[in-house]
Amino acid sequence: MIPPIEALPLNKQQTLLDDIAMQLRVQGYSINAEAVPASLAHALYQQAKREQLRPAGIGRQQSHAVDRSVRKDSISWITAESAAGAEWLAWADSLKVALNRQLLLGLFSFESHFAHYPPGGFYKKHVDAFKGEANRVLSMVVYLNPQWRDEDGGELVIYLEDGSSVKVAPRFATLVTFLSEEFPHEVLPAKADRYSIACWFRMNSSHAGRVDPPR
Ligand SMILES: O=C(O)CCC(=O)C(=O)O
Ligand SMILES: [Fe+2]
Repeated sequence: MIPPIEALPLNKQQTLLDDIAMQLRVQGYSINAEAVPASLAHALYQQAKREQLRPAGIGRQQSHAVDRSVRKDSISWITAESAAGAEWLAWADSLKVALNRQLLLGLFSFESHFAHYPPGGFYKKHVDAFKGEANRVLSMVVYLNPQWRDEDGGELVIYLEDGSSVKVAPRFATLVTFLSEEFPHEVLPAKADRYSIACWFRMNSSHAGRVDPPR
Protein backbone atom coordinates (compact mmCIF):
# COMPACT_ATOMS: atom_id res chain seq x y z
CA MET A 1 0.00 0.00 0.00
CA ILE A 2 1.26 3.52 -0.80
CA PRO A 3 1.34 5.62 2.38
CA PRO A 4 -0.58 8.89 2.36
CA ILE A 5 1.62 11.92 1.72
CA GLU A 6 1.33 13.15 5.33
CA ALA A 7 2.83 9.91 6.60
CA LEU A 8 6.06 10.30 4.69
CA PRO A 9 8.94 11.28 6.96
CA LEU A 10 9.77 14.94 6.55
CA ASN A 11 13.33 16.06 7.03
CA LYS A 12 12.59 19.20 9.02
CA GLN A 13 16.02 20.67 8.53
CA GLN A 14 15.93 20.21 4.76
CA THR A 15 12.47 21.76 4.62
CA LEU A 16 13.75 24.76 6.56
CA LEU A 17 16.75 25.22 4.26
CA ASP A 18 14.56 24.97 1.17
CA ASP A 19 12.16 27.51 2.65
CA ILE A 20 14.89 30.02 3.55
CA ALA A 21 16.38 29.70 0.05
CA MET A 22 12.98 30.12 -1.57
CA GLN A 23 12.11 33.22 0.48
CA LEU A 24 15.53 34.76 -0.23
CA ARG A 25 15.16 34.08 -3.94
CA VAL A 26 11.64 35.53 -4.14
CA GLN A 27 11.83 38.51 -1.74
CA GLY A 28 15.42 38.88 -0.50
CA TYR A 29 14.62 38.10 3.12
CA SER A 30 13.25 35.19 5.11
CA ILE A 31 11.48 34.81 8.44
CA ASN A 32 11.18 31.37 10.03
CA ALA A 33 9.68 30.62 13.43
CA GLU A 34 11.16 27.71 15.43
CA ALA A 35 14.03 27.46 12.97
CA VAL A 36 16.95 26.82 15.28
CA PRO A 37 16.72 23.42 17.06
CA ALA A 38 15.25 24.05 20.54
CA SER A 39 18.10 22.33 22.41
CA LEU A 40 20.69 24.46 20.60
CA ALA A 41 18.71 27.67 21.13
CA HIS A 42 18.41 26.89 24.87
CA ALA A 43 22.15 26.24 25.15
CA LEU A 44 22.87 29.53 23.34
CA TYR A 45 20.48 31.42 25.59
CA GLN A 46 22.27 30.10 28.69
CA GLN A 47 25.62 30.97 27.11
CA ALA A 48 24.42 34.49 26.19
CA LYS A 49 23.47 35.13 29.83
CA ARG A 50 26.91 33.93 31.02
CA GLU A 51 28.89 36.08 28.55
CA GLN A 52 30.78 39.23 29.47
CA LEU A 53 29.06 41.60 27.06
CA ARG A 54 30.53 44.95 26.04
CA PRO A 55 28.73 48.04 24.65
CA ALA A 56 28.47 47.62 20.89
CA GLY A 57 30.19 50.05 18.51
CA ILE A 58 29.36 51.22 15.03
CA GLY A 59 31.51 50.51 11.97
CA ARG A 60 34.59 48.35 11.73
CA GLN A 61 38.22 48.64 12.75
CA GLN A 62 39.46 52.29 12.65
CA SER A 63 35.98 53.72 12.26
CA HIS A 64 34.74 51.76 15.25
CA ALA A 65 32.95 54.06 17.67
CA VAL A 66 30.50 53.62 20.49
CA ASP A 67 27.49 55.87 20.00
CA ARG A 68 24.71 55.12 22.43
CA SER A 69 22.29 57.36 20.51
CA VAL A 70 22.44 55.00 17.51
CA ARG A 71 22.50 51.65 19.23
CA LYS A 72 22.13 50.63 22.78
CA ASP A 73 23.02 46.97 23.07
CA SER A 74 25.96 44.97 24.37
CA ILE A 75 27.69 42.22 22.47
CA SER A 76 30.15 39.35 22.66
CA TRP A 77 31.59 37.62 19.56
CA ILE A 78 30.87 33.89 19.40
CA THR A 79 33.76 31.44 19.22
CA ALA A 80 33.98 27.64 19.29
CA GLU A 81 35.44 27.78 22.82
CA SER A 82 32.08 27.06 24.42
CA ALA A 83 30.18 23.88 23.51
CA ALA A 84 27.13 25.93 22.54
CA GLY A 85 29.28 28.24 20.42
CA ALA A 86 30.88 25.30 18.61
CA GLU A 87 27.50 23.70 17.91
CA TRP A 88 26.14 27.02 16.69
CA LEU A 89 29.07 27.62 14.31
CA ALA A 90 28.64 24.11 12.89
CA TRP A 91 24.91 24.73 12.40
CA ALA A 92 25.58 28.05 10.64
CA ASP A 93 28.17 26.38 8.44
CA SER A 94 25.70 23.77 7.25
CA LEU A 95 23.28 26.60 6.45
CA LYS A 96 26.03 28.35 4.47
CA VAL A 97 26.78 25.23 2.44
CA ALA A 98 23.09 24.72 1.65
CA LEU A 99 22.50 28.36 0.66
CA ASN A 100 25.59 28.42 -1.54
CA ARG A 101 24.38 25.28 -3.26
CA GLN A 102 20.88 26.61 -3.84
CA LEU A 103 21.49 30.32 -4.44
CA LEU A 104 25.11 30.57 -5.58
CA LEU A 105 25.65 33.42 -3.14
CA GLY A 106 29.38 32.73 -2.74
CA LEU A 107 29.18 32.95 1.05
CA PHE A 108 32.63 32.39 2.48
CA SER A 109 33.14 33.38 6.09
CA PHE A 110 30.81 33.84 9.03
CA GLU A 111 30.85 36.09 12.06
CA SER A 112 28.29 36.20 14.83
CA HIS A 113 27.83 37.85 18.20
CA PHE A 114 25.49 37.53 21.12
CA ALA A 115 23.58 40.73 21.74
CA HIS A 116 21.70 41.90 24.78
CA TYR A 117 19.33 44.85 24.60
CA PRO A 118 18.39 45.87 28.15
CA PRO A 119 14.97 47.46 28.74
CA GLY A 120 15.20 50.72 26.74
CA GLY A 121 17.72 49.17 24.31
CA PHE A 122 17.31 49.84 20.57
CA TYR A 123 19.23 50.06 17.29
CA LYS A 124 18.23 52.90 14.96
CA LYS A 125 17.57 52.35 11.25
CA HIS A 126 20.73 51.25 9.43
CA VAL A 127 22.09 48.96 6.71
CA ASP A 128 24.63 46.26 7.55
CA ALA A 129 26.71 46.67 4.37
CA PHE A 130 27.26 49.38 1.82
CA LYS A 131 27.29 48.86 -1.91
CA GLY A 132 30.82 48.89 -3.32
CA GLU A 133 32.38 47.87 -0.02
CA ALA A 134 30.41 44.67 -0.34
CA ASN A 135 31.71 41.97 1.85
CA ARG A 136 28.76 41.37 4.10
CA VAL A 137 26.37 39.52 1.81
CA LEU A 138 23.77 38.00 4.06
CA SER A 139 22.66 39.15 7.51
CA MET A 140 21.04 36.78 9.94
CA VAL A 141 19.46 37.17 13.37
CA VAL A 142 18.32 34.51 15.83
CA TYR A 143 16.26 35.37 18.87
CA LEU A 144 16.75 33.75 22.26
CA ASN A 145 13.82 34.97 24.36
CA PRO A 146 11.74 32.10 25.74
CA GLN A 147 9.04 34.30 27.29
CA TRP A 148 8.70 37.21 24.85
CA ARG A 149 5.29 38.93 24.97
CA ASP A 150 3.82 41.36 22.41
CA GLU A 151 3.92 44.19 24.97
CA ASP A 152 7.70 43.73 25.36
CA GLY A 153 8.26 45.61 22.05
CA GLY A 154 11.78 45.18 20.69
CA GLU A 155 10.60 44.20 17.21
CA LEU A 156 12.94 44.11 14.25
CA VAL A 157 11.53 46.33 11.49
CA ILE A 158 12.69 45.53 7.95
CA TYR A 159 12.07 48.34 5.45
CA LEU A 160 11.09 47.18 1.98
CA GLU A 161 11.73 48.96 -1.31
CA ASP A 162 8.05 49.71 -1.92
CA GLY A 163 7.85 51.81 1.26
CA SER A 164 6.18 49.13 3.37
CA SER A 165 7.84 47.34 6.26
CA VAL A 166 7.78 44.01 8.04
CA LYS A 167 7.88 43.68 11.83
CA VAL A 168 9.31 40.61 13.54
CA ALA A 169 8.88 39.92 17.27
CA PRO A 170 12.09 38.51 18.80
CA ARG A 171 10.57 35.17 19.78
CA PHE A 172 12.62 32.16 20.82
CA ALA A 173 14.36 30.33 17.94
CA THR A 174 12.95 32.60 15.22
CA LEU A 175 15.48 33.07 12.43
CA VAL A 176 15.57 36.08 10.11
CA THR A 177 17.89 36.41 7.12
CA PHE A 178 18.17 39.23 4.60
CA LEU A 179 20.52 40.47 1.89
CA SER A 180 22.82 42.84 3.79
CA GLU A 181 22.95 45.65 1.21
CA GLU A 182 19.28 45.67 0.35
CA PHE A 183 17.34 46.17 3.55
CA PRO A 184 17.53 49.05 6.01
CA HIS A 185 16.26 47.82 9.36
CA GLU A 186 15.99 48.83 12.99
CA VAL A 187 15.34 47.43 16.43
CA LEU A 188 12.49 49.18 18.24
CA PRO A 189 13.00 49.92 21.94
CA ALA A 190 12.73 46.77 24.02
CA LYS A 191 10.82 46.82 27.28
CA ALA A 192 12.33 43.59 28.60
CA ASP A 193 15.78 41.99 28.37
CA ARG A 194 16.18 41.00 24.72
CA TYR A 195 18.76 38.36 23.76
CA SER A 196 19.75 37.54 20.20
CA ILE A 197 22.56 36.47 17.92
CA ALA A 198 23.39 38.82 15.04
CA CYS A 199 25.41 37.29 12.20
CA TRP A 200 26.85 38.01 8.81
CA PHE A 201 28.01 35.79 5.99
CA ARG A 202 30.73 37.44 3.96
CA MET A 203 32.26 36.95 0.54
CA ASN A 204 35.91 36.09 0.31
CA SER A 205 37.56 39.49 0.52
CA SER A 206 41.17 38.26 0.49
CA HIS A 207 43.58 40.85 -0.82
CA ALA A 208 47.21 41.97 -0.59
CA GLY A 209 48.37 38.62 0.66
CA ARG A 210 46.00 38.59 3.61
CA VAL A 211 43.48 35.80 3.53
CA ASP A 212 40.01 37.17 4.27
CA PRO A 213 41.21 39.65 6.89
CA PRO A 214 39.31 39.44 10.16
CA ARG A 215 37.09 42.29 11.32
O1 LIG B 1 18.54 42.17 16.75
C1 LIG B 1 18.01 42.46 15.68
O2 LIG B 1 16.81 42.23 15.45
C2 LIG B 1 18.83 43.14 14.59
C3 LIG B 1 20.21 43.58 15.04
C4 LIG B 1 20.95 44.34 13.96
O3 LIG B 1 20.37 44.91 13.07
C5 LIG B 1 22.42 44.39 13.96
O4 LIG B 1 23.06 43.97 14.96
O5 LIG B 1 23.00 44.87 12.96
FE1 LIG C 1 21.69 45.35 11.46
